[in-house]
Amino acid sequence: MASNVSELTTYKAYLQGEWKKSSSDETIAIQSPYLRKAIGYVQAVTQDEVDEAIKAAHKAQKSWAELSLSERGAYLDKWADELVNNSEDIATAIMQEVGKGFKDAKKEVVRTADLIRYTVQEALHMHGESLRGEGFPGGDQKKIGIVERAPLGVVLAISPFNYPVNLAASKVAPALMAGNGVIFKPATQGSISGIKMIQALDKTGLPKGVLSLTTGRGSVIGDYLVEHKGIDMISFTGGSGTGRHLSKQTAMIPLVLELGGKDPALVAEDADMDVAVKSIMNGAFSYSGQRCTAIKRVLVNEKVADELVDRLKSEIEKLTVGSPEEDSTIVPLIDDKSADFVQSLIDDALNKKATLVTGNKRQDNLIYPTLLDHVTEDMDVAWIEPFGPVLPIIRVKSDEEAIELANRSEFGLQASVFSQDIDRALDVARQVEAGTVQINGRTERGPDHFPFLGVKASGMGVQGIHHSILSMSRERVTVLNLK
Ligand SMILES: NC(=O)C1=CN([C@@H]2O[C@H](COP(=O)(O)OP(=O)(O)OC[C@H]3O[C@@H](n4cnc5c(N)ncnc54)[C@H](OP(=O)(O)O)[C@@H]3O)[C@@H](O)[C@H]2O)C=CC1
Ligand SMILES: O=C(O)[C@H](O)COP(=O)(O)O
Repeated sequence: MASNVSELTTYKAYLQGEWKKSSSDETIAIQSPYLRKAIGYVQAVTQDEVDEAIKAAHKAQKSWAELSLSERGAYLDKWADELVNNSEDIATAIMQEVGKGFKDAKKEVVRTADLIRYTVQEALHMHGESLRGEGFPGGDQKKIGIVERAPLGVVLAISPFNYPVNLAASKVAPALMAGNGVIFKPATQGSISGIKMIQALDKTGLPKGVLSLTTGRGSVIGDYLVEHKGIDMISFTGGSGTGRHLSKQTAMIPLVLELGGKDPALVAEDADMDVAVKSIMNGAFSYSGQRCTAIKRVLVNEKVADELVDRLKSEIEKLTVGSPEEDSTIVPLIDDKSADFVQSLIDDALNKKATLVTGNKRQDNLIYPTLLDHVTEDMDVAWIEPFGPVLPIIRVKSDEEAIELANRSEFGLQASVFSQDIDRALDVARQVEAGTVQINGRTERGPDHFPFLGVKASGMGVQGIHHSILSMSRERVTVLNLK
């Protein structure tokens, strides 16, 4: 914690529609992963301020929910416009704060505006239903059920560092369209981008109190927020450890968790190698592998393993490594601790006799892309999510062995299956335990209107625009009993 800092911007928290300094008089320094210095400070919001924000959100939510969908949508459409108008500035914040390449950071902002606009349209086009009592034995025509959707109250949105704008808006937008108040807790490393995103929302004239942004360490205000009686639903994206902790802290409120992954690429001997190589490269190494949906292990049939490894090696050695300001694919990891962790997985595998094909070079938190072959089940890198640019190759003899290894993981976010025989690919895909299986393509969340979910330790509940609106609202059933 730091205080009385003058040179860098100290960002205020957005509480009850006002930009305020916290009464804690404490700020948190945000370190840039590649500039390796502080780039700004955010408020360490207190528990009393959290109480006030939640109280105000409940009050404001009532009149917010009384606005028509189109009226709510008009605020969100303006928000999307503001994001696009300020995309250079917001993308610069994302780049500096989480070390994402500038072009990708800008794409994140534009994707977010598209997501918000689609969320408005989706909400406008969602319909309730009516049911006739006579449809059930003993029922009659005079009983008519009207099923509408009602907001839940106040939604707590907690986002991770790696998509500080997009993964935050993918919670905030559906929550608002469903008529809820929102408390938004950004990842600490990601707070400045989150603040800039909310500055854009504030410019739309959003009614005061509907949304508050509470910056502060998850370890300090996280549990307090999660256990707060005023929170009616939590949408969380982050690590599986944090998600598991949250699920123990909450009681009797809906919870959507999007967590970590160890997405496998299953490569059959009849795969189109051009497609497999391109998809694996893109899936494993973009943003240095800091994507929940990154390909994090390759299960390749031994008949084509040498060819795949040679081709991956040559592509990896062409990857640009360096600064996000130059749009390098491989950029410094979010912090030194994360780089130490990735290094420990590489070291463990090499100590246990994995073959180093390329990589294993490091400068501070910049880990060069690393390909490990002949990875075996006793190595941590076969099972643990690195969130960094290291790719283990596990050679298998059959589809059955690949499926067995894929499913033995505690995770089940996504998987990719590569085969030119569509019947075979579909058969394998259906046996893999994952929220989504991509056939002949890289693992990825988008397009954002597709359902997005993880099974096992990768999550609970479903995101994706339509499902997020559903998860942030409930059925309201009114029954007409006619004379
Ligand atoms: N399935 C998916 O959709 C995605 C999953 N992820 C996963 O997220 C991880 C990386 O993101 P990362 O930000 O490091 O994840 P973390 O789990 O460390 O943090 C996620 C969020 O939770 C907050 N938090 C931490 N402790 C608590 C607590 N006790 N109560 C409430 N909130 C808390 C963090 O705040 P603070 O920063 O202040 O600690 C942050 O806002 C990876 O495992 C990745 O796979 C990432 C993106 C998408
Ligand atoms: O945070 C993540 O990693 C995302 O949810 C994955 O999004 P992407 O597949 O669009 O990168």
